[in-house]
Amino acid sequence: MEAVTAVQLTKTYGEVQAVRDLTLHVPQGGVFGLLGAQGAGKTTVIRMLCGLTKPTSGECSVLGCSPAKDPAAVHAVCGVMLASARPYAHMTGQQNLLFFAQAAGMAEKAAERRVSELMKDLELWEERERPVSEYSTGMLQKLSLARALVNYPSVLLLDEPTSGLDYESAHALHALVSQFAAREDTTVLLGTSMMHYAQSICTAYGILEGGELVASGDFQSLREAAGCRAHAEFRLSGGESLEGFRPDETLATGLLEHNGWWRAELRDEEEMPRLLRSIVEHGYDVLEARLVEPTLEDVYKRTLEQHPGKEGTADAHAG
Ligand SMILES: Nc1ncnc2c1ncn2[C@@H]1O[C@H](COP(=O)(O)OP(=O)(O)OP(=O)(O)O)[C@@H](O)[C@H]1O
Repeated sequence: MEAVTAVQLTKTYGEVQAVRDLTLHVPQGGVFGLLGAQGAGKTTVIRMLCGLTKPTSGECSVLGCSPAKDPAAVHAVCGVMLASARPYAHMTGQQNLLFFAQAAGMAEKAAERRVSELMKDLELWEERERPVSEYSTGMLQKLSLARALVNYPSVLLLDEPTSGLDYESAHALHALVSQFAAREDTTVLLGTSMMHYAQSICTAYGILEGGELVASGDFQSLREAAGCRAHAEFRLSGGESLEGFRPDETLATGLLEHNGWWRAELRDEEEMPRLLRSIVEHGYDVLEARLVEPTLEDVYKRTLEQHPGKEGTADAHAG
């Protein structure tokens, strides 16, 4: 059974089509990145999956359970972390988690054990008796993740879990998500515009733009579909120029300079040694040479460029 399924899922708010005709199949296991810039429709998809918003048309399910028809069944198997969810500020972190664990139907002792375990793993243990109103943004995000994980969900839906966090904290939180997913055999659907973090933890992706799914698959298949090749980069001794150097057919594009590096797209990365040899044979002194593989952000941008009219909104973050 698939972890998440959507078939022709559509959500309209007045004139705005937040999600259009989305068909998505996420298998169990791994971390699926639902990528998109601001307003692409990620939150709306997640809200429909957890039953907070009803689709205008089409269907979706989580482990075969329909949030529209049987929200209780979805809540039993699914944990959700949404930016809009707020803990009770006057209660401590521990009290909040115990409250949500028991609201999810856990017995008192089991809830206590799970809350202690999560607070320790997420490094919130020292803060357990502080009221949540005193928590920092990072602590609140961890508490929110702990809440989503409290009843051992089989599927975890996360909407921009690191928004508002600095680089180190965001990196640490993504690493925790990845560890929990592997350790507890949880499938994660991560809605994000942070390509750098997504690339470090996701096993497959769906690219959402203007509410439509424009591509999906693992990194390699998205990269191939987008035609993203590796780049060769060279820095020459004494700041020498490679302008006009046209070796042979190894390059897909001309060499361009950026911050002292001469850069061009290779037709095939296996061409790198031949290109390097050719530059040296033409008498240039190569100080440094490197092969740069495309990142998820490169693939994402190229994918949007291939969908006319959509590239103007490709302002996702590198992380
Ligand atoms: N309750 C609502 N009423 C009206 N329009 C809405 C509502 N919720 C979302 N939208 C619109 O639907 C579109 C998709 O929004 P959504 O929040 O799903 O995008 P997102 O990819 O999650 O963006 P962000 O990263 O900014 O959260 C946007 O144009 C947004 O303005």
